[in-house]
Amino acid sequence: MTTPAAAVHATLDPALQALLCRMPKAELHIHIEGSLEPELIFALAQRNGVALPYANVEALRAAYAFTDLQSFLDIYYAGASVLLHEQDFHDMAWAYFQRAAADHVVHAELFFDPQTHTERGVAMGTVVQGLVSACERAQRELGVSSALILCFLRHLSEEAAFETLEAALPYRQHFTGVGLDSSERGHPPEKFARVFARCRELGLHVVAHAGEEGPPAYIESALDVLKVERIDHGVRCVESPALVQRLAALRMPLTVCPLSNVKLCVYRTMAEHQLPALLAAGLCATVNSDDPAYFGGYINQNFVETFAALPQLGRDHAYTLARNSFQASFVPAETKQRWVAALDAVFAEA
Ligand code: HPA
Ligand SMILES: [Zn+2]
Repeated sequence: MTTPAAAVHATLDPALQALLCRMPKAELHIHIEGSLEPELIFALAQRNGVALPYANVEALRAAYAFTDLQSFLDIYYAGASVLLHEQDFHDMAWAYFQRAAADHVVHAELFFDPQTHTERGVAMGTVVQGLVSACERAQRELGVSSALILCFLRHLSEEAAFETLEAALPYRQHFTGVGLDSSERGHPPEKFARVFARCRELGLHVVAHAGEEGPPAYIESALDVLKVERIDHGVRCVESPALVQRLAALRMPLTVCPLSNVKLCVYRTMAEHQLPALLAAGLCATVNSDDPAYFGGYINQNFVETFAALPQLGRDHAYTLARNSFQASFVPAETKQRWVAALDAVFAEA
């Protein structure tokens, strides 16, 4: 295992940094394919005889200079091409869980993108069973609980999403909800109105990426048309004060990913990130890693770099963000209460 914990930050108060790292938290926005580190990509490429268009780990890492979401997605899908067998999916997720446990993540809700794999001829069961066995191992060996959220790729058709749902139904008990990811601009939530309606009928939780690169109107249609229970990213809501008010009144969770936003040029610098404004408006914001292998760090790195760049964020915000992560998770109320009590205990002694 390499670099599981956040690097010590030179300018952040050490006591606050220690608290951010040690506090129990849930991660609600992590694309498991985005946790595939370059070293593992190369190891799996070799194991599976897959040719990569990069000479070595360093050359691959050097390509991680993104200008927008699409420039990232092109490389992210190329990286996922090394995943062929159940063991590959297991190894990828297990590596993530070890890092998450080191960051005091007690619960993670993992996005996975089956179409990225089924389009290459990998069976749905291979993907799901590989991930499920890693989730079970994480509970057993690390005490980390988890759930899977199947994401539809929004640049593909509604028909393809329906086919994916159909292929996934034999594994219905293994995923708790569905999401919507990939290229946002030009692919508004309403494109998937019918497939999300079907998913709701099936009793699945529903979430969607909206307002990362797309306009506030996409957040509104995710709420009104898809009837989502969380908005992934959602940071562009700040452009519409009425929408901010609505999200606050609903206590609609936003799964914010600060390092991702900077790496994909949603913000020029972390100091410009709107997390403080979201919290000040009373929104149920959470901090998450999105695609940690590509964006420069896991969840604690996100907390540390965000708090270091935004000195108006302090101990109370840390507590609120961790509590929000539990409240926004898809687990029974008693479990949330137990986690919040553990969080309270950490803050009481810090
Ligand atoms: O940040 C993201 N946005 C949209 N789609 C994605 N798929 C992986 N990461 C992302
Ligand atoms: Zn995402």
